[in-house]
Amino acid sequence: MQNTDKEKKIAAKEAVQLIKDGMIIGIGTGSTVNYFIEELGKKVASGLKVKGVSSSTKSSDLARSYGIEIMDDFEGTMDIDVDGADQVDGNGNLIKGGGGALLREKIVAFNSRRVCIIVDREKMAGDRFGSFPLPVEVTPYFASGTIKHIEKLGSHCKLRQNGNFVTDNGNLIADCEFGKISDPCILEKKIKSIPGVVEVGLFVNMTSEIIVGSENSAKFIKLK
Ligand SMILES: O=C(CO)[C@H](O)[C@H](O)COP(=O)(O)O
Repeated sequence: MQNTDKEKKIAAKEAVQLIKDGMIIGIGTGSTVNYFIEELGKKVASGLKVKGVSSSTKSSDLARSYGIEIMDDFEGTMDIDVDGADQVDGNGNLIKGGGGALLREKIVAFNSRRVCIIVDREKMAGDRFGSFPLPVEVTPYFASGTIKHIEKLGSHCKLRQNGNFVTDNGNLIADCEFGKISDPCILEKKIKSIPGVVEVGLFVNMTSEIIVGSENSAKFIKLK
């Protein structure tokens, strides 16, 4: 197992300790969350009663394969959302969408009382925040035109897999290189104001806590 995988697994195991009987859990997407689902599945097999709302068909399928009940819709607020991230800045803001699930991930996070982000150390980007190309979900209709407007904000964008990557919502992902992002709040608003943009992979002020896995332990960073 590679070091980063080991760190992801350690962070995921710590997050499972936060899950209590009767909770409704938001479940993110990605390789770190897959470890979380696996660990949660073990607890469910030994009697823990929880329900989940998942951010992708991949996570739903995996969760169900471990016997975790997944709801497609839910009127209330989830107790906790557990998700990964592509990069984290010094204030806990995130770049997400490397797996293409950013729209549902943002809906799940927005509807959760607590957002717990599980990452390996490499994701803690600090001043490098933005070196991971920012994923933006765009409608297939007029995608090239939409991208031109995102580029006017100072980026270079490429449609993921030349436009062959289709999200669970039937949209496309533009991966946009902005370089260093120092004001994610303003950038998120500017990109979101472009018609054709469905959602932006910047998660600003949404994180409650970050669990960073390292060699043999996990570090908790509490934000709210
Ligand atoms: O935003 C995401 C998916 O849309 C993931 O959380 C992000 O890409 C991190 O993935 P991984 O845990 O595989 O490193």
